Amino acid sequence: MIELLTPTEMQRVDRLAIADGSPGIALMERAGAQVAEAILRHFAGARDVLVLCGSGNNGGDGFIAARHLAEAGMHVRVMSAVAREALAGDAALAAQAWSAPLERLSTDHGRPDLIVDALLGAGLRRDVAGPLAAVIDAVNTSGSPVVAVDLPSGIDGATGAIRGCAIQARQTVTFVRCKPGHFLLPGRELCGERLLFDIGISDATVDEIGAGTFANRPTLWQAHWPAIAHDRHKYDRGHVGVVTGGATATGAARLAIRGAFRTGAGLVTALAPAEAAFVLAPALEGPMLRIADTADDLQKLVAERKISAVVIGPGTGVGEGTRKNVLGILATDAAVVLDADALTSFEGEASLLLAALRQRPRPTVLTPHAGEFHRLFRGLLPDAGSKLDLCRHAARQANAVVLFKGADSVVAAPDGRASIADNAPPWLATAGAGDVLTGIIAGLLAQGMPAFEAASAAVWIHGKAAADFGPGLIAEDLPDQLPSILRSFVRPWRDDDPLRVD
Ligand SMILES: NC(=O)C1=CN([C@@H]2O[C@H](COP(=O)(O)OP(=O)(O)OC[C@H]3O[C@@H](n4cnc5c(N)ncnc54)[C@H](OP(=O)(O)O)[C@@H]3O)[C@@H](O)[C@H]2O)[C@@H](O)CC1
Ligand SMILES: Nc1ncnc2c1ncn2[C@@H]1O[C@H](COP(=O)(O)OP(=O)(O)O)[C@@H](O)[C@H]1O
Ligand SMILES: [K+]
Repeated sequence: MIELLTPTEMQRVDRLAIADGSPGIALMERAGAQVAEAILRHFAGARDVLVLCGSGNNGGDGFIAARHLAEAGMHVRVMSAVAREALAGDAALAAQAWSAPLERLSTDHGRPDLIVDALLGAGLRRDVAGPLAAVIDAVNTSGSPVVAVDLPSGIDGATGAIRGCAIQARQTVTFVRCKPGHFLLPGRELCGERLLFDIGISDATVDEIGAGTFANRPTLWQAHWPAIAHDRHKYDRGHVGVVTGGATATGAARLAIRGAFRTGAGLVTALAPAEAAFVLAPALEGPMLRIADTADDLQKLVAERKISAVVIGPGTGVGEGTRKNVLGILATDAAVVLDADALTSFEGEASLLLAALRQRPRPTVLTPHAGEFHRLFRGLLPDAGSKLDLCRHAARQANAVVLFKGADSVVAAPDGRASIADNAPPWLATAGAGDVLTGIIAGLLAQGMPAFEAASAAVWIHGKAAADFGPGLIAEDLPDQLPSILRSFVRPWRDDDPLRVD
């Protein structure tokens, strides 16, 4: 259940299910019944319930839920955006089964124990304005908790954007698969708690759509987790090289080094300018140190030391030196992670970077935060678009996996696949957290994990590490959280131990 379906894809799934013999009204009956079930479970103490129904099928779900709630003994009022005669199709059938009067939609809600928002769902087509916007404002200021059907009204299911104005829900009940708008901000925040229900549409029907957007969950990438065989030596577990800054700027690279080492790379080497050597040497124990003052030095070290993945950018400085080093590293056979200064150094000269990336056959991951993303891709992408759309465009343009960081980190691959994460707690936004992330990605790339899966896995693990640690986290804490998380992905290696006593 990890695919995320846009409203358009969801409509195609609905049509396929209907063509396969599940009538639309049967799907709507199940959807409305699930909404009522969720309310009876989570808001069991509610007595007065107000159901707001729109003019389409989202409203249809609302009529069905209203009937079940009334049958369960709640006092239910229904307000409808249109008169019964103006309803069509399945929504009209659903309204027929609600025999009590329909009130006209208004802002005069009183103070019910619960409001059910069935105004707009997947059919939102334009910005909400006028009387409907007034109703949404009244709901948001009423103080009553809101359960939204499918999506909080006003949230675009494809992008998570607020179209004019939107409902702030306590809980959102959705069906079949979540939508990108449930994961992307601000939509995710307005959903409140998200509940996903089956309404009898099979996985095979969803598979027919060939969705390319996924919730970032271990099931997305676990099958690609690097195996550790008994007979492996450290070189088989990959060698990560991290390019460092000068004497006063080595902290970021050290965070990346620790992230890579903890993720399971067999060797990690700091690739440092000579001036940083005496600062770095006492700060490294397991990781090694090699001096590289030029792009040539870096290229030679990557080849001689059999470095399988390189991180460049954290703390390396913005300018010509970093630009040359990046282009040098991109010409090697190593997998590459470009972050921070490695991206900003190409501001206004993105075509140089893109040209090098397009002819590169090896895995590359770019990890911009919003500022870096817009600086690098300014003028190269459509002016408008969701974080998901922009990230996909960027990955295609760059022929690289792009990780667009933030509270709703998106990873996109040049082939169109994308993942969206929702597990990062707000306290992960702390200086140096992104540096650790680059190390985790490189650690996985070095062990042979494909780039899209490695970047998605790293994002999820990074978010989980921060959530497990809790508030008060600083970037230095993240690497030490990794072992307990990684344990669940590493395949058992002592199953055949004949001396084991359980
Ligand atoms: N299909 C199925 O089998 C199943 C579907 N299910 C349910 O159906 C929902 C999708 O239903 P839907 O496609 O009818 O769209 P919906 O969200 O009700 O909105 C359309 C109406 O809103 C109106 N409208 C649009 N924008 C507006 C605006 N800004 N401001 C004001 N009005 C606006 C638009 O008016 P129009 O543009 O035509 O003027 C039209 O009347 C889905 O979310 C799920 O809950 C479940 O029952 C499971 C089975
Ligand atoms: N509001 C937020 N909630 C959760 N995670 C966030 C939030 N803002 C940023 N992050 C995450 O925090 C990390 C910050 O990385 P970055 O911006 O590169 O910082 P730095 O360069 O200091 O390491 C990224 O992994 C990003 O996804
Ligand atoms: K809704």
